[in-house]
Amino acid sequence: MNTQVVSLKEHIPHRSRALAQKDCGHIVIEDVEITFGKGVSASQAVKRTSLDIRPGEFVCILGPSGCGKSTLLNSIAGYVTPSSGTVTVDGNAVTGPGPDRGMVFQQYSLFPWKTIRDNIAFGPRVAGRSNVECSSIANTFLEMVGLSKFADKYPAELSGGMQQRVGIARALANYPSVLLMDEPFGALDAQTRLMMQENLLSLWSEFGITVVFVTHDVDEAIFLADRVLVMSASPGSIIDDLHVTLQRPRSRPWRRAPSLWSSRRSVSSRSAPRASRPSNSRTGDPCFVPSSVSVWCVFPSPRAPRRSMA
Ligand SMILES: Nc1ncnc2c1ncn2[C@@H]1O[C@H](COP(=O)(O)OP(=O)(O)OP(=O)(O)O)[C@@H](O)[C@H]1O
Repeated sequence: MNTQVVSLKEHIPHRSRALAQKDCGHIVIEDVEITFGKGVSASQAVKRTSLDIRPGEFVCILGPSGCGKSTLLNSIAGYVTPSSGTVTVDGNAVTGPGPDRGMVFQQYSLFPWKTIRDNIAFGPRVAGRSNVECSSIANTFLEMVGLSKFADKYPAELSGGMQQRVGIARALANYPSVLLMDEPFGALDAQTRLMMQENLLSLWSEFGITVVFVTHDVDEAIFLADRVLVMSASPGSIIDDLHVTLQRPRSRPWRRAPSLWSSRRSVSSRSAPRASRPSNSRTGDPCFVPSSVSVWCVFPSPRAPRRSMA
C-alpha cells in the first residue's frame, strides 16, 4: 500500500454532516454479557463487560484464542445481540449492522464476482448514491490504498495483502465513524503485515476514525494502539486496560527501540495466564487493574496532533 495517503479534505462533502462537524465514533458498552445457546447447552462467551471507547481512539483487544474477542467485536458491529446489557455508538443503541460501523475480517470477504472497483463502491451504491458519486468514491479509495491500477481486476487476481487493502477501502467507503477489524492481518506474511500496520496508522490519522482491532499479537497491539484491552480466557472479560503512551507517528525503525521491548514485556506479563492473580472474593472474577496503575510511559512526549477533518 502507498505510504502516502490521499487527502480526504476534498471528499468531505461525502461524509455525513455530523461526522464532518463533531467527533463521532464514541462506543459505550454497558454491562454486556453474551451467552450462546440455551439451557444445558448454554455457553457464556463474554462475562459482564463495560467499556467506554472515545472518538478517534485506536483500541486493540488482545487475548487467548476462544476468549470472546470476536464475539465482543461482533456485538459492536451488530452481528451478535448481547444476552444482557447495551452497546451504543454515538448514543444510538446498536440493534444490527449499520453503515456507521465498517467491518474488516481476517478472510477478506470480498465479492468474488465483482471487480475491485465494484467491491469498494458496493456500500455507497446500497446507500443510494448516484453512479457518479460511487465512481468518485471508489476512485478515491482505490488511490488511497494504492490499487488504482487494479480497479478492473477481480479479487482472485490479487495477492492476500492487496485483497485486504480492498477490504479496508470497502469498509471506509461508507465513511463510517467506527472501523472494526477482526485479526485483519492474521493471514498475511510477516513483511506484508508490517506494511499493512503502518498504512493502517496513516489512514487512521487521516480519517480521525475510531478503530477497534482484535489481535493475538502483542507487538501488533503495542505498535497500533492507544489502548490495549486484555481479555481473560473463556468466558472472556476485560482484565486490563493499558494505555500506550508511546509517541506517534510510529514507523518501522521504531520497532527496534528498546522502549518497545519494555512495553512488550509489560503487556506480555499482563496478558499471560495468571492463575495466581488476585480475584474478587465475591464474584471470583480477576481483579481489574485501574488504568492509572496500568499506564506505562516510555516517551514522555504526547502523541502527534491529529489532522482535523473539519
Ligand atoms: N455463533 C456462535 N454460536 C455458539 N458459540 C459461539 C458462536 N460464536 C462464538 N462462539 C463461542 O464463543 C466463544 C468465544 O469465541 P470467539 O470467536 O469470540 O473467540 P476469540 O477470542 O475471537 O477466538 P479466536 O482468537 O480463536 O478467534 C468460543 O467458545 C466460541 O466457540
